[in-house]
Amino acid sequence: MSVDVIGPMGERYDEILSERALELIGLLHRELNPRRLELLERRQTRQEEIAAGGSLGFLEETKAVREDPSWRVADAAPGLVDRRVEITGPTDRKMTINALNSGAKVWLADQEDANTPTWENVVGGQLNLLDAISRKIDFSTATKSYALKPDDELATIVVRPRGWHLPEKHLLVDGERTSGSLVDFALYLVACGQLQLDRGAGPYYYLPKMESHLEARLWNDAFVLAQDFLGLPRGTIRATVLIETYPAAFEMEEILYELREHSAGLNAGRWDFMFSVIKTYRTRGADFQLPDRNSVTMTVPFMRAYTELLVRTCHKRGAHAIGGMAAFIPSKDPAVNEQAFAKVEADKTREAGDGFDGSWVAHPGMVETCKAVFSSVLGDRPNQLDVLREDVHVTAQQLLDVASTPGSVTEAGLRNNISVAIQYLAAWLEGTGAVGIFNLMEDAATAEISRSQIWQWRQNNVVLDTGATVTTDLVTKLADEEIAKLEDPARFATARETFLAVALDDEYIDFLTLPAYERFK
Ligand SMILES: CC(=O)SCCNC(=O)CCNC(=O)[C@H](O)C(C)(C)COP(=O)(O)OP(=O)(O)OC[C@H]1O[C@@H](n2cnc3c(N)ncnc32)[C@H](O)[C@@H]1OP(=O)(O)O
Ligand SMILES: O=CC(=O)O
Ligand SMILES: [Mg+2]
Repeated sequence: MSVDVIGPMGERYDEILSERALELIGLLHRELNPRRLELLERRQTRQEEIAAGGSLGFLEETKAVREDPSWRVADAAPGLVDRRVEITGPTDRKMTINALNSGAKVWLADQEDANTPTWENVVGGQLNLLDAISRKIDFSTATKSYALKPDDELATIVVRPRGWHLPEKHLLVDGERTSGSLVDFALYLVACGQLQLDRGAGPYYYLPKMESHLEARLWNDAFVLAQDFLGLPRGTIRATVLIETYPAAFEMEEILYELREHSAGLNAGRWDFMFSVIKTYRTRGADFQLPDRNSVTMTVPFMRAYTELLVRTCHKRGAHAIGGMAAFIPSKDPAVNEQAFAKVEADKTREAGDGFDGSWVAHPGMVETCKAVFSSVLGDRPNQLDVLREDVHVTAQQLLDVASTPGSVTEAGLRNNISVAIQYLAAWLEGTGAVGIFNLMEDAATAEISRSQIWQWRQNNVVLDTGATVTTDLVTKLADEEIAKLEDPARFATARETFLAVALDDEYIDFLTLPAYERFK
């Protein structure tokens, strides 16, 4: 019986991979990993039911939770009361400093969509967090030096561990691969939990890609076990759950309930949500087929139903509702730049008007835009939990209404999906989990949409605006043409191979990051 680090021990790794952290990982793995694996199996069973003609819907067995008016989530913890603008991004050293200094209220320190979970990123990212919280972080290039601003100007840190599906192969418990989620969670809690409490904040998390309230219960059990192990009072840990899978959209209230003493609200993770819609109903024909990715906006009926329900559900239970990511980033081209800011402003204006308490930006340059929009709606309130949205009544049918999404499937859209997926995979395999491509922020969630659309369009024999049918041959030919347009085409050989497998294999691969991860030692 042992806990073994089989990844290399870099400089100062012992500060993160401490005896206590490894002990906690051992405990969490032994107590919870069998259930994690069962819950992942359950995802498959539900998928098979849907493929056979079944449907998602609100659960009969949890009706009592939804109808019980008596429960609310915990009051917001220090640093999480006012969340009008949150910046997201990876935990490399420079971006850690830039994000904390950005003027945002919260920084989502990302070990999920914006991160490649190489061993160096997993442990190195934790070291950067530790140094930032200890106020011992600096960084310099030939031309610029980076240091943290005064404490009262820094964003509150909220760490997003990996999703339940991702393994960590450099850390074994009793010879078994561990869960990336539990590893990221435990390493941060042990290294930084008490330091955060001493600074008047706490160990806060964003929980990604869950598919059911039972998966939320598993997180809650991890929190309780870890708090007891470290002697922390229950409710010390706080977690905001991303509602970013199709099944979870039908279990929002139950997810809040499971985590209620640890809950810090819900976030509308629009990109993974769109990915999950495609993935969940991928074999169900035209009724569940989306048009070109860039034409699926937040105002199409099923997206609108999802965000309206999220605000209503949160505010009914006293929980923050946080908006999602508009993927536009600043550009050096003035016309593109102007458009990007206008689009972000419009997106945040809709969210603030709908009752969200704050929202996400991908880039420090967008912080002020989001902040200004929310501030104009919030006035002197720190949030708008008082906006109950009792006017919202979303039905399962509305959430499932993908068919009325306007738009078509075009060759330009197919080429865009191919190029984005290949360029993103190349960056990911090189250790960078978020990149700007064609003026948009791209990360694991947006790349999943691109490759899953191609998979679905080929399965459905979709005919493009040009009259051509989406086939393996066409996608392969266009992939080669798109790679030829890029600087240094040879750089994309491994990404091309990985892309063709995840986009075209008859068997749909659940996450593109799973085969990609296996390419690392
Ligand atoms: C679907 C979802 O889950 S969304 C959430 C997950 N995705 C993300 O978090 C993506 C976050 N964003 C990013 O990673 C970046 O903005 C990118 C990769 C898209 C673009 O980054 P860059 O190409 O470096 O942009 P750009 O050159 O304009 O950056 C200007 C400066 O801002 C910094 N910066 C840009 N984005 C961020 C960020 N999110 N956090 C901190 N610093 C940032 C850059 O490091 C750079 O710093 P410097 O001037 O000191 O060198
Ligand atoms: O994590 C956020 C998303 O949109 O996906
Ligand atoms: Mg996501």
